[in-house]
Amino acid sequence: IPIFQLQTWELIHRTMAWIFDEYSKFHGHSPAVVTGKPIDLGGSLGRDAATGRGVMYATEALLAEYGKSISGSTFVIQGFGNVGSWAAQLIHEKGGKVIALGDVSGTIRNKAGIDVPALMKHRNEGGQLKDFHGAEVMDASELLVHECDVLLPCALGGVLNRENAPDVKAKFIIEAANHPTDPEADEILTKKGVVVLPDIYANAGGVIVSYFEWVQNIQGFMWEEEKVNMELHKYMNS
Ligand SMILES: NC(=O)C1=CN([C@@H]2O[C@H](COP(=O)(O)OP(=O)(O)OC[C@H]3O[C@@H](n4cnc5c(N)ncnc54)[C@H](O)[C@@H]3O)[C@@H](O)[C@H]2O)C=CC1
Ligand SMILES: O=C(O)CCC(=O)C(=O)O
Repeated sequence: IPIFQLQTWELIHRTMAWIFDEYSKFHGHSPAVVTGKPIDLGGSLGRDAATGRGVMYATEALLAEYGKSISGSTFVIQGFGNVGSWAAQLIHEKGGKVIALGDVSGTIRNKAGIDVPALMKHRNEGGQLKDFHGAEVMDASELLVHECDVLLPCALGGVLNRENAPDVKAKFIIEAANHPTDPEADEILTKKGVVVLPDIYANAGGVIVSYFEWVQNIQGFMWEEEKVNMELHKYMNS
């Protein structure tokens, strides 16, 4: 099944709309043949936030298993694109403290907690992370080994490897990116007692809401965003 990775939603929506349109020319109106469509062509409400929201639900459920919560925990996030920025916002809304964050435009930290909505505004106005006033700039190589309760790699695969795994200080790693932990790092982290939540579950929110998009297309009925989020919560917790 073809799917875009590491692209803007604008490009994803445009391409999915084109595939839907081309297919429909030959087979009649067929919105269910492709997901990730723009809302007015049969896309699902809540899809843009879905992966980050699923990451937040997965984090919440994992911490609860250990008698902890998002609101009492500190977070370090690599990547501030679709997955990372939604995960950061939703974790911030739940009272979690995002103390360090990085993307290709910079790596920043604030022990008191980064004001994520202010950082979103800065980013949406075209600002680079390194120029954000509410945090200090740090070395990118220190991000994944920064002190924190929960580490969320939300960028590339293979970023945790045998070089940096011995220095990881997080107690929990949520694999929000696809395969961010390589097999050698997995072994090292397990020996250290770090709990690694696998990507196949942790970042499944996107593919789950893509499934909901298909279901809505088949039903010929559009769900409210609250229903999408509620169903996602149910799937992530079942
Ligand atoms: N968007 C989705 O629905 C899903 C995405 N994923 C995975 O999550 C990860 C992120 O995807 P998106 O957020 O959609 O991509 P995106 O393109 O929106 O964001 C990627 C982010 O990673 C940052 N980044 C890239 N290289 C970096 C580096 N060397 N160091 C630090 N930051 C770096 C970019 O600056 C950007 O902030 C990928 O591994 C993707 O395969 C997995 C499931 C669903
Ligand atoms: O929306 C989808 O179907 C795929 C989500 C995605 O990008 C992934 O699971 O890596």
